[in-house]
Amino acid sequence: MLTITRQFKFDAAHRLFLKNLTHRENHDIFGKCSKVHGHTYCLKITISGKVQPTGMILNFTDLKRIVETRIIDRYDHSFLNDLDEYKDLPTTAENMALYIFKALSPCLKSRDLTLTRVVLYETPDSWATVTSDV
Ligand SMILES: Nc1nc2c(c(=O)[nH]1)N=C([C@H](O)[C@H](O)COP(=O)(O)OP(=O)(O)OP(=O)(O)O)CN2
Ligand SMILES: [Zn+2]
Repeated sequence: MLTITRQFKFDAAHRLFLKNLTHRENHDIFGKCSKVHGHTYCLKITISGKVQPTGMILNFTDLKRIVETRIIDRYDHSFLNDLDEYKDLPTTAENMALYIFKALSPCLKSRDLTLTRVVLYETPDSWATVTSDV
C-alpha cells in the first residue's frame, strides 16, 4: 500500500485524573502526571489513496491545512483538559490519538482518501498508534 505521512508538533499542558476519584486516588493511579505539566507532542498522520495525475495522493500542503485547522490550531498552547472532547476522558496519548483519528477520518474520506494511521508521541519515548483496522 502506498501512503504519505506528514508530521506536526504542538505544545500543550494537561493533567491525568479521573473526575470521580479523590486527589489521593488520582495520585496513586497517575503519579506525578496527576499534576499539571506539559509536553511537546509530535503527531504523525498517514493517509492512503489513489495517486492523482498530479503524481500526488494529496498535496502535503493540503494535508497540513486539514490537520492544522481541525487539530493543531485548537491543541497548540492549550490546556487539553479544557477541550470539549476531554471533558469526561483522561488526556492520555491513547484517548488523544483515538479522538484525532475520529476527527480527521470523515474529512479525508469525503476526498476519497483513507486515514490509515495516527501516531501521537507524548514524549520521544512514549506514543500511541491508531490504525484504520480498529
Ligand atoms: N499509557 C499511558 N501511560 C501514561 C500516559 C499516557 O498518555 N498513556 N501519560 C503519562 C503522563 O502524561 C506523563 O507526563 C508521562 O511523562 P513521562 O515523563 O514519560 O513519565 P515517566 O515517569 O514514564 O518517565 P520519566 O522519564 O521517568 O520522567 C504517564 N503514563
Ligand atoms: Zn503528560
